[in-house]
Amino acid sequence: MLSVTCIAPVNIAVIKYWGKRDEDLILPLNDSVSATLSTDHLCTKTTITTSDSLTENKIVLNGKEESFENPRLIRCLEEVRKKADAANKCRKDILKWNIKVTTENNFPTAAGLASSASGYACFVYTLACLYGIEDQEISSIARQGSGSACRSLYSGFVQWRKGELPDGSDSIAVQLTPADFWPEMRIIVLVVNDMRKKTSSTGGMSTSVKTSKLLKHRAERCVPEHTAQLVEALKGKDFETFGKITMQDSNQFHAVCLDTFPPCVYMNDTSHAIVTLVHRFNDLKKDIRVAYTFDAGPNACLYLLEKDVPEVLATVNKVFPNDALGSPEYIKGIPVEVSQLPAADEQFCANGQNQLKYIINTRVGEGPKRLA
Ligand SMILES: Nc1ncnc2c1ncn2[C@@H]1O[C@H](COP(=O)(O)OP(=O)(O)OP(=O)(O)O)[C@@H](O)[C@H]1O
Ligand SMILES: C[C@@](O)(CCOP(=O)(O)OP(=O)(O)O)CC(=O)O
Repeated sequence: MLSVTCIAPVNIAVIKYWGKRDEDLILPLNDSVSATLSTDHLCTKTTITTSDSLTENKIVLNGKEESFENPRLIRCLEEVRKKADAANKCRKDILKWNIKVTTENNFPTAAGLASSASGYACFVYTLACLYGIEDQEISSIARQGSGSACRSLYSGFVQWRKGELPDGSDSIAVQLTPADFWPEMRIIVLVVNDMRKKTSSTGGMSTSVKTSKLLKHRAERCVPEHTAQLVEALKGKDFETFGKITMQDSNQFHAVCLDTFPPCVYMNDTSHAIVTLVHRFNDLKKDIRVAYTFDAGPNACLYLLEKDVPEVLATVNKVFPNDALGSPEYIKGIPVEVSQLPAADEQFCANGQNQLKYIINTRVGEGPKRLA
């Protein structure tokens, strides 16, 4: 019997992936860029056991057995085995044994917090460790579990290059900067709703490709421009440009969602109140100090620098007062002393009680890791 346990991170895109040119191989219409978030606060943990006595493949997700008859899981398993077979790093008979997967996310699953990204990255990385090929290029395999999963295989800021080849072998993730390149960078996740979302990313983007003319223009013209500007801003640690492109790209992605027929509405009134808060805060500072981005759900991810965290959190707490403020369960992640936060500017006023479920205060982090 062999058993391996690994953890893998979540990633949050600043240039969004939305739309496939090949649904089967999960090949995107455009490049995307994300930050890998610290596994200290958000991660998937997966154990894979293999033995010749297992009579079938099994997967237990968050304590509940799920069907292994999932084409994405099966494809990832087959592709890792194919690569391991070619690399000759593992006994051939072991590659034929069934596997048992036990996996847990320490954050809500299928709620628009990128669980499919950390989940499939962890699945593929753990399998690669089991078969001795973790040092090889495996992002093109994780991509076939969930597109965004390919970016979770690297630390720091990561680009998923869309590639050109029909077989998808050049549609891979590459690291843009290591995790400690911009150590002051922080990510604050404002969780508005952690329930399972109604329209999955897979379904939503498929309808967008079929019906949105804006998506075509975005993929061909806007994303290449956004990506080039964002990569330059990252290299030069130019937060103002980084923040502006991040917000514009998120807004354009949600504009494509509304241009989809029938429309995909992911942001809600609280999300829009967060957008207003961020623009007011930046106006007050006469500078871009904080940027929002929204995935396929109402939750906001704020990118900002460490020096601005106290004032931004104070403003968030003023606009979104919460009965749980002060409890460690409300602001998770990097500890914050709520009583030490400065007073928010007087122009901000309360938007409504308990509109946020909780907040995660985190940073850019490392890629997947094998646990001892
Ligand atoms: N730990 C895991 N191991 C294997 N598969 C997982 C794991 N976690 C999530 N998944 C798969 O990902 C699916 C959820 O993906 P979905 O894209 O709907 O939500 P999300 O990733 O949380 O949101 P988004 O992609 O919009 O950020 C789950 O139903 C499951 O099939
Ligand atoms: C809005 C997004 O989070 C969409 C993520 O979509 P998925 O990677 O979950 O979709 P599939 O490839 O169909 O599994 C943007 C992003 O992460 O780039």
